[in-house]
Amino acid sequence: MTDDGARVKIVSEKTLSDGWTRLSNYELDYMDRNGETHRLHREIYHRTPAACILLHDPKRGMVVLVKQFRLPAYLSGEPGWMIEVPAGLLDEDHPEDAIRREAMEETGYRLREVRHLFKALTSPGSVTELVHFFYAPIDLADRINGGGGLAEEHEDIEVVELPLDEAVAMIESGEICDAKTIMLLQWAVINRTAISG
Ligand SMILES: Nc1nc2c(ncn2[C@@H]2O[C@H](COP(=O)(O)OP(=O)(O)O[C@H]3O[C@H](CO)[C@@H](O)[C@H](O)[C@@H]3O)[C@@H](O)[C@H]2O)c(=O)[nH]1
Ligand SMILES: [Mg+2]
Repeated sequence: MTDDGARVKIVSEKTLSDGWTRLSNYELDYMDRNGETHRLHREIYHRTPAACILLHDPKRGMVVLVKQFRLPAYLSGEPGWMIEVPAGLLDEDHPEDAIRREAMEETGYRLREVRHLFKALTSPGSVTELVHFFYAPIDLADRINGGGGLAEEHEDIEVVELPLDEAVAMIESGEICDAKTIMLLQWAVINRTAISG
């Protein structure tokens, strides 16, 4: 088996920006598949891990999504207000604890059973962000407040409840274009029989 560690030697790291996200310029010596070593330069954004969740009411066939302004989407020429699954940064917490907290803050739902599905690197060429994906069956009665996000963070989050099929159709129409949301909605379609009430 190849020792991947032996093929990569970090030579230097220079911080280019250290604001909300640290941006570094790395120099590394990388040995290619032919055994030749090359000096590479890579700019890397050091994002912290995150979690996201599909809240699904099996009895009503509904999913609970959130709508909020995303500046990067707006700058890329897409509509700035994006419809997404609830999500948030782990803030040093265990992924399941973090997603229970975020789901409550953003949607007002208190979660009972929570299932870890998989994890994914969202942009592995330039960003270290690792996102944990979860599923939780919910019931209307589990909603104990209006959600909406944290006032002190100026989060302005609208809760959007939709039939699963309508949400899936919104991927095709382009109204839902957030990658983690598309992945969880497609997971629900693939696993429809197992999760339906
Ligand atoms: N982007 C950004 N956000 C900032 C900044 N400063 C403060 N924030 C605030 O940091 C908070 C992050 O909220 P969370 O709910 O914890 O995270 P999230 O933004 O929903 O993150 C999720 O979605 C992202 C976009 O898809 C994902 O990148 C991320 O991994 C996660 O899944 C938001 O209130 C945001 O306004 C800044 O300089 N830049
Ligand atoms: Mg969030």
